[in-house]
Amino acid sequence: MSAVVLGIDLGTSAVKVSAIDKQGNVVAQASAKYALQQPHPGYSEQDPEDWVTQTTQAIRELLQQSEVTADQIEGLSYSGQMHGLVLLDDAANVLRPAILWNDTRTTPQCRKLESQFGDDFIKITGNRPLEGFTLPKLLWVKENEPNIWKRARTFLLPKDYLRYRMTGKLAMDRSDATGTVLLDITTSQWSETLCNQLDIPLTLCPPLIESTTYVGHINQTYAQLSGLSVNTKVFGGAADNAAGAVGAGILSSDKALVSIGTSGVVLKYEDNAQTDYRGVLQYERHAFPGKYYSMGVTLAAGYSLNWFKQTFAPDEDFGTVVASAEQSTIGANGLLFAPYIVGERAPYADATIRGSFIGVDGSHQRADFVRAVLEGIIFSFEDLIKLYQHNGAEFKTIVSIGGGAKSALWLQIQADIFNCKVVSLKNEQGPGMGAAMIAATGLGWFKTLADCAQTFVHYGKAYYPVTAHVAQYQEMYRLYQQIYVQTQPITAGLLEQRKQH
Ligand SMILES: Nc1ncnc2c1ncn2[C@@H]1O[C@H](COP(=O)(O)OP(=O)(O)O)[C@@H](O)[C@H]1O
Ligand SMILES: O=C(CO)[C@@H](O)[C@H](O)COP(=O)(O)O
Repeated sequence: MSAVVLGIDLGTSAVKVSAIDKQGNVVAQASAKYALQQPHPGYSEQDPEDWVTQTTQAIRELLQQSEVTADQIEGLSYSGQMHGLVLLDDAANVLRPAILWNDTRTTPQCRKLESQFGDDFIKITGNRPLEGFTLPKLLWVKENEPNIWKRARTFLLPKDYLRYRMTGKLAMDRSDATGTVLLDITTSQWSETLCNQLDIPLTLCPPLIESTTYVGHINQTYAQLSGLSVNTKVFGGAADNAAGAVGAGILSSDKALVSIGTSGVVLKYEDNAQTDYRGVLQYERHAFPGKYYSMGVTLAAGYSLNWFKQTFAPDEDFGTVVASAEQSTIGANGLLFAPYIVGERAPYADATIRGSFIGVDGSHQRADFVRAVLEGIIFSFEDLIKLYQHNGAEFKTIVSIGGGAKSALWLQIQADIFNCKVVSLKNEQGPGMGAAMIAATGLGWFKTLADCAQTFVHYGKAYYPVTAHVAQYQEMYRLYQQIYVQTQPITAGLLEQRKQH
């Protein structure tokens, strides 16, 4: 077998490692899961050591169970869950569990940032201060854990920590760094204004690199642990949504990306940082040098289905649970689900909203609830598609990736609710493919990521909207749109009750 690259996708539920050859074929894959800790409502943490041990296990399994040998792996790179705060001391030891993107404890810090900086915050960072981003997490630790803050010497994002453990080099790539909201989006450097005014030492911010920057080789220690070769070259990598967009070939603004991982994302390629979504959508540096993307995030997309399965069908696999929705109807026999089960980020930035089933009837069966969950998640994406359309976007194709794209039924529901052609990838691992493309381009197999996309991106089946379904879903969506406003005070009140008792 000839040369391959590894794409390592460090997701929220699992790490997925893919070996890809020079023609863009996936020749081997392995994955390993890890847990999410939610010690209090709104908290979401992971142990960075789990990312390292599970990545090592997945790599070992890939080497043992496929014909790929360590010598064939010329390079590797990463796609990583965004925003998670990994704080390190002066010996690069982890100081506390990582605080993740879907942790919403930082509302007071966000309100303070808003009152201190007003609209300047969006001008500097391209984003509103929202709970999930890294800067409010840094401020939370500073205020609530002063002893840990005193010992902090640097911070990293999840995949940067993994890269550090594999190479011994500390760095953060710019596509992920924008998601800290401590980066100046115009200069692509750490914002001295924010650091100075918030009393955050600039020295806490790690060196910045590009996605395709060569960082180093696999170090001796990690080679011994994993079975990888010390000759394998390591490249920067990207935020999972940037990597997903690369892996899905989103190189123009007429294609949108929809991702159903733990989170849900609707993403648009942006040529420059000029478009103003007033902070309702996120604005991020892309993995393509000098390019950007905007996106809206549903905090609990795949996570809502995961919650439903764990709670009501723990012994069934995802495929079986999702397929059971075929027994229900379009509109789930008149049942609606709003996926706000850990709060929401876009279009409603609200840490206190919670989810709901609306219209529960004595005749409803489990299949209706499953169908309502699948449809409710896509209605939450439709909110974001509509927002883009109001800003002038015209999408001809939607490329759907992530674990949710494994289901043909769910892809058809997307086409019917979006009223747009939806295509999947031959291999649903968009972020992992994007990470492999970053390594392939960094190695010089291709001149640019766009050149690499010509060879590596393979689209699978296309799903077209069915006119009769579209009409029914438009009716349901009109009702869905009322849920946020109508349920907000009730669910926020319930959350308050829960916190008090
Ligand atoms: N067979 C399936 N059909 C539909 N959805 C699935 C299937 N398997 C997994 N999923 C969904 O995909 C999610 C995981 O997607 P993934 O992209 O791996 O997430 P992450 O990158 O956050 O770890 C699960 O939470 C689940 O909702
Ligand atoms: O917070 C965001 C993006 O802003 C999330 O999209 C995370 O990046 C996690 O991604 P998945 O694990 O769901 O892929």
